[in-house]
Amino acid sequence: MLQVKTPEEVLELIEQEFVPLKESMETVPLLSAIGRVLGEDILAKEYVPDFNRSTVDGFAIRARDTFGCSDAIPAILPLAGEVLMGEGAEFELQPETCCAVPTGGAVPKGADCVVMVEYTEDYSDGTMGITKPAAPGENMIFRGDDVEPGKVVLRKGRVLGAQDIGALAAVGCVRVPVRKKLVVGVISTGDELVPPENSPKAGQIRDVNGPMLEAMLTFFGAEVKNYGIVKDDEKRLAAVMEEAVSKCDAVLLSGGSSVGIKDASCRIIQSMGTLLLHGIAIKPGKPTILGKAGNKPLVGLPGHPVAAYFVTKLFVLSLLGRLSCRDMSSYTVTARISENVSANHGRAQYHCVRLEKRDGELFAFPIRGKSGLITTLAGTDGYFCIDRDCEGVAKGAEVQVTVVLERV
Ligand SMILES: Nc1nc2c(c(=O)[nH]1)N[C@H]1C(S)=C(S)[C@@H](COP(=O)(O)OP(=O)(O)OC[C@H]3O[C@@H](n4cnc5c(N)ncnc54)[C@H](O)[C@@H]3O)O[C@H]1N2
Ligand code: MOO
Repeated sequence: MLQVKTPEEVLELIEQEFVPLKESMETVPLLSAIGRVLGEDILAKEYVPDFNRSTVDGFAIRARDTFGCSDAIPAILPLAGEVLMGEGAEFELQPETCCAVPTGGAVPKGADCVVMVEYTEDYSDGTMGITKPAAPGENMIFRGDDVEPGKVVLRKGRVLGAQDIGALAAVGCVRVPVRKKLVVGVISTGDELVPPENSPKAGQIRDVNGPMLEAMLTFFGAEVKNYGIVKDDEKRLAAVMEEAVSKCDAVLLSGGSSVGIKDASCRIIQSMGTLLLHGIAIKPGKPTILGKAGNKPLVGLPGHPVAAYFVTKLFVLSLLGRLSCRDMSSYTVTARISENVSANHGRAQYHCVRLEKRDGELFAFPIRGKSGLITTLAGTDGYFCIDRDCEGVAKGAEVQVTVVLERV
C-alpha cells in the first residue's frame, strides 16, 4: 500500500528537503537571456531617459504663454528654433517664444510643455499661432520618468521575456546575470516501449513520456539529457540512474513507479539516497516517487502519460523552480464548464480542458479519458482541479483553469 501525501504536503516537503543550487550563476549576452532566470536584481545606473523629451510632433513652449488663447484669439509666439532628432537642445527657450520639436526630440530648457502641431498655425512670417491653452508637463516625458539611478528594473527569479530584454537594453545591461540552466536527466523504462520512429510490434507501444518530458523541460529552460528507453532490468536501470545522477542536477524516471513486482523504480531510488515519498493523493498521478541523492531530486513518475504530465506540471517544475530560485507564478482564467464532471476518489482530481469563447463568454470543455491515453492531452489549453472533498462540478459552474503556457 502507498502512504500518500496531499499535494500541499508534497509542496512543503519540496521546500524543506531541497535548497537552491549554489554557484549556479553565469553572465550571458543580452539576447541569449531570453527565457532564462534572472540571477540578480537589475538596478538602473543612469536616468532613462537622460533628457526631457517630447511625446508629440509640435512646439515646445511655456504653458503660461498660452493661457486664455483659443481658435479665435491665438497666442502668437515667435519661432525661436528647431530641435533635430538625435541632437541635444543646446539653447534655452526664452519667454513668449516657441521651438519646433519632433516626437521623441529633446525639449529645451525654459520650456515646460509641448503643444501638438494640430493646435498651431504657421503664419509664415517667423511666428506661430497657438490655438489651445497648454498645461505644464503636457506631452512631455521628463528626465528619469522611466527609471532613476538605483531603481529596481527587474527582480531576480524572473523568467526573462521579450519585454524584459527591451528594458535591459534601455538601461544598457548587455551582459545579463542569469542562473545556469539546470541539467535534467530523463529516462523511460518498460519492456513494451519502442522509440517513436519505430513501428510497434504486438504488445509494444511508442515511448510518449520521454519526448513529452523533454519538451516540457526544454520549454521550462532546462538542459535535458535524454537517456532513452531502458528495459525492465533492475541492474541495468540502476546503472543508467547512477550515470544520470553523476551528470545531472535532477533525474526523472518514468514507468515502474507502482507496486508491481517489476516496478523497480522505488527500490532503485531508495538505494541511491533517501526515499522521501511514494504516493500523492491526486488523480492521475498517485504512484509518484520522490527521493534525493544529496540535494539532487530523483523522481519516479507514473508510466501513464497523463499522470506523468500532471506530476511534472504540478510538482517537478516546482522542485526545479526551487533549485533555480525561479519565480513560479502560474496563470489562471475563470471559465464556465460546458458539462457535468464528477469526482469521488478522495484525491484531488485534475482534468485537461479546451478553452473556447462563445458569445463573449469563456467556456472550458473537459477532455474525458483515462490517464493511460495520451490524446486526452493533445490540443488542450489548460487544466482545472476538483478538490478531493468535492464530488464534482455541475455544468455551467465557474472553474479556475490554469493556462498551459507552452503554447503561447
Ligand atoms: N496494483 C496496482 N496497480 C497500479 C496502481 C496501484 O496503485 N496498484 N496504480 C496505477 C496507476 S494510478 C498508475 S498511474 C500506474 C503507474 O504505473 P507505473 O508507473 O508502475 O508504470 P508502468 O507499469 O511501467 O506503466 C503503466 C502504463 O504506462 C505505460 N507507459 C509506461 N511508460 C511509458 C512511456 N514512456 N510512454 C508511454 N506509455 C508508457 C505502460 O505501457 C503502461 O500501460 O500503475 C497503475 N497500476
Ligand atoms: O496515476 Mo494513475 O491515476 O492511473 O494515472
